[in-house]
Amino acid sequence: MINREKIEAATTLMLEGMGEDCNREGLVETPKRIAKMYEELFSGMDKTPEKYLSKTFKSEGTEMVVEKDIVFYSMCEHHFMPFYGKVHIAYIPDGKVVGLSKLARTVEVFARRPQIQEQMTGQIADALMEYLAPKGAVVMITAEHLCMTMRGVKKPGSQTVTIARRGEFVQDNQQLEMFFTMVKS
Ligand SMILES: Nc1nc2c(ncn2[C@@H]2O[C@H](COP(=O)(O)OP(=O)(O)OP(=O)(O)O)[C@@H](O)[C@H]2O)c(=O)[nH]1
Ligand SMILES: [Zn+2]
Repeated sequence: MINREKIEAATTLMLEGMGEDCNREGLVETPKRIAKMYEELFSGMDKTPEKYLSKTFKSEGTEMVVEKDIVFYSMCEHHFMPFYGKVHIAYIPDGKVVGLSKLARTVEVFARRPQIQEQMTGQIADALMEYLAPKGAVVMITAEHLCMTMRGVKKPGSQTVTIARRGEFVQDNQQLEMFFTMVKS
């Protein structure tokens, strides 16, 4: 649970550290705004995917479900700068499927935390395996990290691509190729 008072106090201290006048009009409410915003940006910290992935529906005969281009915004835990992009998810159902919106909600659970991209990719794949028990799952994320583009090495346009395969996707290159084709289409 986010402690708004602590975030407000820390923001005031940071502004003072920057040499700002915390009492000037534009900044008076900034600590409060940032605390409120952090509550939203890190709302995944007190959520688990169980809530979204434990309700399933019986379904036979589908080879693969792909939910692609799920836009996300997360915060890099190293610099506290945004990274954002798209998540592509596929799974091979084993007799049950999940509501489509729940895949995007699962992305939100893990994106709305201090994160690194690799961990987020694996967490989504592991959650699918745990709650949906499919024959296989794969998660691919493409993202831009502002800590790479706006500061530091400053490489605008650079994209980080991560992938996590589980179950049949580990051995079966044909399934993986099908996933890549569907993501590209
Ligand atoms: N693996 C991984 N690294 C990340 C992610 N987000 C940011 N980073 C990296 O975290 C690293 C932190 O490196 P440090 O050397 O501790 O920090 P720094 O001196 O600010 O590094 P620079 O960004 O190179 O200026 C940087 O290389 C970032 O590019 C992520 O999602 N995954
Ligand atoms: Zn960073």
